[in-house]
Amino acid sequence: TRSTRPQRLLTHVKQRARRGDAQSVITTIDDYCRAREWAMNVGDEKGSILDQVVCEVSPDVALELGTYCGYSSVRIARLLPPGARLLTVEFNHDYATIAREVIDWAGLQDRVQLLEGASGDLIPQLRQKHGIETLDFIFLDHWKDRYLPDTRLLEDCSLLRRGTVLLADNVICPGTPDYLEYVRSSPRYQSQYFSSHLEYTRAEDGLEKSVFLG
Ligand SMILES: CNc1ncnc2c1ncn2[C@@H]1O[C@H](/C=C/CNC(=O)c2cc(-c3ccc(F)cc3)cc(O)c2O)[C@H](F)[C@H]1O
Ligand SMILES: [Mg+2]
Repeated sequence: TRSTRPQRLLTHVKQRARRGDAQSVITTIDDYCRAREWAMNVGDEKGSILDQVVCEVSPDVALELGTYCGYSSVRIARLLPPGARLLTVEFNHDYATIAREVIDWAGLQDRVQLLEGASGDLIPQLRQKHGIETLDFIFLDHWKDRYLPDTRLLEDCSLLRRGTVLLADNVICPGTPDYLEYVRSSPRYQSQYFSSHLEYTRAEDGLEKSVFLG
């Protein structure tokens, strides 16, 4: 049977990126997705905004919802301080398998813990099963209609603390209207929009950064 797009992306990474070199994995994926096959990675333009926010927050504990092929896991993990860790959640087994290999190829397996399962099931387990007290940084990039319910779940599980930063991809395209309305109108968040473009295209998209005020 024909290979899948993520499988072809992983093959390309193994053929073209230097093992242990996270930047070469990032560049290889971006070049492939721009030139050969589009894929829903956060990409280079929005990725550099993600980089800026991660550097600014310098999280000890980061959570990513929606690993897909691991592109943003690599972007985030390469910037983490020693001893810090990224937990990334993915419920599609085939994507999780590809992502583990991409993360390993980038040499970041010691900083990234890929949790295979649904965010709605895993978020309530973070404290007692994964020893998480509170989260410093969350990157939302999974199904767009799940950003709001999962944010509410993170609140209800007391996983947010004053200053926790949530960064949401695709708030314009495909769009996350209910989430945007919530974080922009709630007194418990201070939100800021970063205008950019949909990965590898000229279409408008952007990231919403929301700081939990406690
Ligand atoms: C619901 N709970 C989940 N738990 C664990 N893993 C999950 C969960 N939900 C999804 N996943 C996992 O997270 C990923 C889902 C990513 C979804 N992303 C997008 O749809 C998305 C779409 C576009 C896009 C824009 C324009 C256009 F013309 C076509 C596409 C651009 C983007 O940057 C995106 O991120 C993965 F696939 C799924 O298994
Ligand atoms: Mg996205």
